[in-house]
Amino acid sequence: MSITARAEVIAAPKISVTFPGLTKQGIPHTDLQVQEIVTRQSWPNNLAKEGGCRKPQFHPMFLEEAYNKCRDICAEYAKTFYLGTLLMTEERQKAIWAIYVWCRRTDELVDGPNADYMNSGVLERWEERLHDIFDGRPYDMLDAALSDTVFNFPLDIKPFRDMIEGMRMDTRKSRYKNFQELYLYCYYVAGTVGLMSVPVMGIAPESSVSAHSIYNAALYLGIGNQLTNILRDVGEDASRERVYLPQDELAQFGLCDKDVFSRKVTDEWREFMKEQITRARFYFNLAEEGASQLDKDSRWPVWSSLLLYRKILDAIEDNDYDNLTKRAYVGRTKKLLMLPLAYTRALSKPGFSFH
Ligand SMILES: CC(C)=CCC/C(C)=C/CC/C(C)=C/CC/C(C)=C/[C@@H]1[C@@H](COP(=O)(O)OP(=O)(O)O)[C@]1(C)CC/C=C(\C)CC/C=C(\C)CCC=C(C)C
Ligand SMILES: Nc1ncnc2c1ncn2[C@@H]1O[C@H](COP(=O)(O)OP(=O)(O)OP(=O)(O)O)[C@@H](O)[C@H]1O
Ligand SMILES: [Mn+2]
Repeated sequence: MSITARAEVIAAPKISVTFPGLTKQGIPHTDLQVQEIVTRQSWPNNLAKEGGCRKPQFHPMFLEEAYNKCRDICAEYAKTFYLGTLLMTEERQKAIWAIYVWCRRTDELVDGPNADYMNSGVLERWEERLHDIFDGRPYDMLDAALSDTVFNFPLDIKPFRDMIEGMRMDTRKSRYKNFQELYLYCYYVAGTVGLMSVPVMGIAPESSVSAHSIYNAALYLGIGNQLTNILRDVGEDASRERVYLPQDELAQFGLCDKDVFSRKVTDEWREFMKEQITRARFYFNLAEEGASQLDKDSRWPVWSSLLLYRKILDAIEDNDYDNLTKRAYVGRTKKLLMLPLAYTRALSKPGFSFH
């Protein structure tokens, strides 16, 4: 059965929305883009090389220092994820650290301490720098690590540009009319991470499913993570006057922004949250199938990310759906127990259940 067909079966949404990216009624833009990227990945070279650029020749010690800096940032911001990367081959872990740092810096432009200085010029300049990275002309040391990475792996610039587009969207918009709008935002800021990661993590040689479906699964893991991140942070985002929830679905449960800002956990809120959690789990389930298709050395960090983020949904339930005054947290013990489980999952061979 194809992943698309299965998604339609599972969806049976109580909320009357489609799951874009999977169906023609959705956002074909996103799906087309996956198609385009997969096609490019199958070329022997990436776009930068095709444009005639040669691999930049950095001094090996400079590169080592650049990657070490990326490693340190990754270890500081995402400890568990960093542990997961340690099981990857050296080339892959360096590449993932460099991508992580670029994503983190992009996110910090809008979320970080200098966010007050954010304007369209800042993002334009950041995008120019991105092109320079892909052309082998990095601006600083952290950019140099990514520049080296894009010449070592068949990375496409499109998901990187799309992430910047997501930051633009975030600066312009603080409400989402429906799930379709929210899905696009989630694709931009997190689905893109999945698309960036697959060429580095590699597909298992024994996998017989299409590359297209694996890229889709990676995109869905990003969507699941971002939806979870949003549900965990509703209260925190409300303090910044932001509501990353579909307005039409709030209304279906008799809710509106005022209820979010009042921070009262009512039965309506609980019912609404149950539906949102179901949807996030739906995307995690889709991603699971792809995680087993990755190269065996890359599966552990992916399973860790999937299981950790999924646990945050359980923690929201354990808080009786109070994500307005509390931040769902997965305790250290639970988190550590999850690592061997992720490892066991990572040992499972690619299945042949979808194409
Ligand atoms: C192996 C692995 C997990 C690789 C991904 C590493 C990577 C490059 C991560 C970058 C993450 C990042 C900094 C993104 C910027 C935008 C952002 C902040 C998105 C949110 C991440 C959570 O971060 P955090 O909780 O720290 O955010 P705040 O503190 O609230 O700012 C997101 C929720 C997105 C995370 C999305 C992913 C990690 C995508 C995972 C998908 C894959 C790795 C593909 C796996 C492949 C298959 C086939 C399933
Ligand atoms: N125990 C947790 N409960 C809820 N969310 C978490 C937890 N641990 C991490 N996260 C979220 O997942 C993201 C990445 O996870 P990771 O475990 O790699 O980071 P971390 O450095 O271990 O996080 P933390 O410093 O919060 O323990 C974090 O940035 C955070 O937003
Ligand atoms: Mn953020």
